[in-house]
Amino acid sequence: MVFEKLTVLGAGSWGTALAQAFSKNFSQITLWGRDERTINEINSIKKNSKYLPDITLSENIRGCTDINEAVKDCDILIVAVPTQSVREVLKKIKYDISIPVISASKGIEINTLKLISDIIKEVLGIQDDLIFALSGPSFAKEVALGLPTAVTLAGNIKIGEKLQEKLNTETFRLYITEDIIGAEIGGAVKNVIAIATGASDGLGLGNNARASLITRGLYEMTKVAKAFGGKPETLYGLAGLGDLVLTATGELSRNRRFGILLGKGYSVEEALKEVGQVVEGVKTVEALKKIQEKFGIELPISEVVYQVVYEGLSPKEAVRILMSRQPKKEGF
Ligand SMILES: NC(=O)c1ccc[n+]([C@@H]2O[C@H](COP(=O)([O-])OP(=O)(O)OC[C@H]3O[C@@H](n4cnc5c(N)ncnc54)[C@H](O)[C@@H]3O)[C@@H](O)[C@H]2O)c1
Ligand SMILES: O=P(O)(O)OC[C@H](O)CO
Repeated sequence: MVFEKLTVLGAGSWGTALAQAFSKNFSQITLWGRDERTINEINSIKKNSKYLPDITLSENIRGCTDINEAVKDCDILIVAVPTQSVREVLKKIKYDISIPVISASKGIEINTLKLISDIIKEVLGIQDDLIFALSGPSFAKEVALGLPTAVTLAGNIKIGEKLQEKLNTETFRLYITEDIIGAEIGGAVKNVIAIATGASDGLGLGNNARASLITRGLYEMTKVAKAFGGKPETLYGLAGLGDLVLTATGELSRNRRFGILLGKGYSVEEALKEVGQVVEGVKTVEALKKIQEKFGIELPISEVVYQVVYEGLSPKEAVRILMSRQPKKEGF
């Protein structure tokens, strides 16, 4: 396999940051986006001012609004659009794809409870060993600025090692695992826990509360991964604990910021408007509500986040509910 041309689907914060991060390793990078203004700006002045205003993009990044032109001759395809749009975007592709496809999005499809790797397989019909997930603690802005970042690349090890060799840079380091389910569940569920820690901080509940939510949140992530057939140990790595710590505590997180605003008394609509970018946890928590029922598992933090976001429960009351649950043994 020769990897010369990379295409990234999604010209928001993450797709643009990944294109920039990998730009030294490829002769050509195509960044597909649906918004003509953004793509024109990328092509004319090498800027994406809406999503990454501080970054000047590399010369070899070419914006494109025609998805079929964008994927036509590429050797690696990265998917970085919001999760609930992945199916709709991939369906636009008319060509047969038989190259590695890497999901960089984080979430679970609400209607089907499918992971992005499942959607890629279903829509593009490609073989399992060409499907990968890239997940881990990685704020787009820091990646685009070239600050040191380590992530998980999950999928077939043999092909994964070739991708790892091609994609590693001096500032972006990939670790491989075979557990694509664990990696995808980690990246999806941590967003919901970050909303919870944000709300706790917005309410001013302190450091103890935040640490407890992170730890019990990790337990919930592990439960969901197990239910889907993932390995618990993946959740203790970059795609689990690593990303959870980052998102639940880092000021750049949209999910955490959304939670903080809820804690401060903003409505869901006001908080979403204020953040102004995708807040994946808002959708993922809807999937988690269904997952609790489908698999008969209890996810208390996700449950109260669901009730706050969709049923008007106040964050303060959510805390009371969590603290007054039946006494429990601690355990993973
Ligand atoms: N930003 C980060 O730091 C980061 C890091 C890792 C993973 N991710 C994940 O990457 C995914 C994308 O997030 P983002 O940060 O780029 O979001 P964003 O809000 O910055 O940008 C979203 C982009 O998706 C486009 N989009 C929305 N709906 C679309 C549709 N139906 N068809 C085509 N394009 C559509 C928008 O035009 C925009 O360009 C999410 O799953 C997110 O969790 C983000
Ligand atoms: O800004 P967030 O909350 O979507 O988090 C971005 C990344 O997933 C962090 O790894």
